[in-house]
Amino acid sequence: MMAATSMDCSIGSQLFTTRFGSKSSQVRAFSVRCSSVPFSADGAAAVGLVERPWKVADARLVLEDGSIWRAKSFGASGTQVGEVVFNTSLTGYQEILTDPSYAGQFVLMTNPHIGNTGVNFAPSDLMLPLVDVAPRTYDISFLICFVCRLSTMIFASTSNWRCTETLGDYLAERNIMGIYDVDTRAITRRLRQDGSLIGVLSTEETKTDKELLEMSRTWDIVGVDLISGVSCKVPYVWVDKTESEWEFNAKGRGEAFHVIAYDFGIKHNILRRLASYGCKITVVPSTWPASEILKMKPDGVIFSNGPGDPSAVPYAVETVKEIIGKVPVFGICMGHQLLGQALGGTTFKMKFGHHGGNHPVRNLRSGRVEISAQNHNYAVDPASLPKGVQVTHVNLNDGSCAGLAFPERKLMSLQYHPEASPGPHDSDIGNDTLLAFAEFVQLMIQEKEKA
Ligand SMILES: NC(=O)CC[C@H](N)C(=O)O
Repeated sequence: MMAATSMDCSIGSQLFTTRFGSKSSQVRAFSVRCSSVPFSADGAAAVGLVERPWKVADARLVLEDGSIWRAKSFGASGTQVGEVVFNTSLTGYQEILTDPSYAGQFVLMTNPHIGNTGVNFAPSDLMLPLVDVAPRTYDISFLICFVCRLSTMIFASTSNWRCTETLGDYLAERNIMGIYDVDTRAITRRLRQDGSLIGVLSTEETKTDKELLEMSRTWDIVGVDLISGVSCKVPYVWVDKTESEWEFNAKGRGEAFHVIAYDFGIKHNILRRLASYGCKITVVPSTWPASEILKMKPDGVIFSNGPGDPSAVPYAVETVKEIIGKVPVFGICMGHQLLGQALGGTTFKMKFGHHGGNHPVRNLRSGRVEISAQNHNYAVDPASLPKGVQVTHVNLNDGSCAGLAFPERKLMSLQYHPEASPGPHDSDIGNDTLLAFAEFVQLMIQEKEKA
């Protein structure tokens, strides 16, 4: 047992004592972090002094521009290809990992400390609860990869009483590759300069750099239907609400509306927020026919977030076209892009997209700025939209379209995530203005009053 002498240890001990009240367990649990055994620059323990408590393997990330980044691997091993995008969120790596909109992508976290709080299995913290109400099967394209800079804590020690598993174990069990000890700042600069790049990540020494480069140059994410790999296969009813700490907005609740949610890779907090606003929800697969939906006479329809290129799913655009104008609809992220296309507009691929927890968005109707959570690579071109469609929100970083409304056709949409909680809840708290879910409920109230 190591002596707990450093400042780090004493802070750790206090936290640990609060939870377990045992001095001996606090010392044991922190023995790895408190070790005074010297570590060399690459994180390897000095020979002969201590046995490394985790295993690492060398990995290579080969980008389509020909650059090769050497790193250490954690999580799963093997070879994967995907689009590399950077995410600037400081917190929420677990939510990011379980967001189906990242299918086909490698997420590079710009925050160097990832894994500190481990992974927690409380279903309320996951976008996708582990025990789902309906079976979801993900195909290979859901296997994203995690790229981070300093992740020593992912292996041995985490600081969170809710932690049930380390990030490394979590990834390994789900066959998700992760790498660390790589200059994420340099890769991010490259992506900012050149735009998102396809990358191949490999722990297989038998594969040559040339082979990996060839793989990255022959694979593409544009034009690929990634939704069919993450959508549910059968309809199901959703009842769970968000927990009490979310109930900060009393507006728009009280009446039960039946909402049908198209699952293009839906994040469960969208469903929870809707349930908290008093909606009864039926979730349907992405290919569910619009005619069946209209027969069910819902009060409203949600088109969810989802991975990939909106132009690769013309069947979804057709479905949206058949539904709009008939019932109130709300599109979120991919749903917003599909609505844009269904109205006759076009979408385009952005240079490196928006992936983070602090994107400022101006609500043009109220003038209010929201700090929002975002995750998208595509955007609607507002100039391509027909007359009558209003751009309601603008991303203040680059002026791109962040929200639409077309009152005549009972339609609203947001390019970002009002259901997310990266810290601020700006997109869901309205004060005097009805926002997001409350606005959608208001659309359904107006429609009911007309009938
Ligand atoms: N979060 C989402 O729905 C992502 C939308 C779309 N796949 C994009 O990357 O733009």
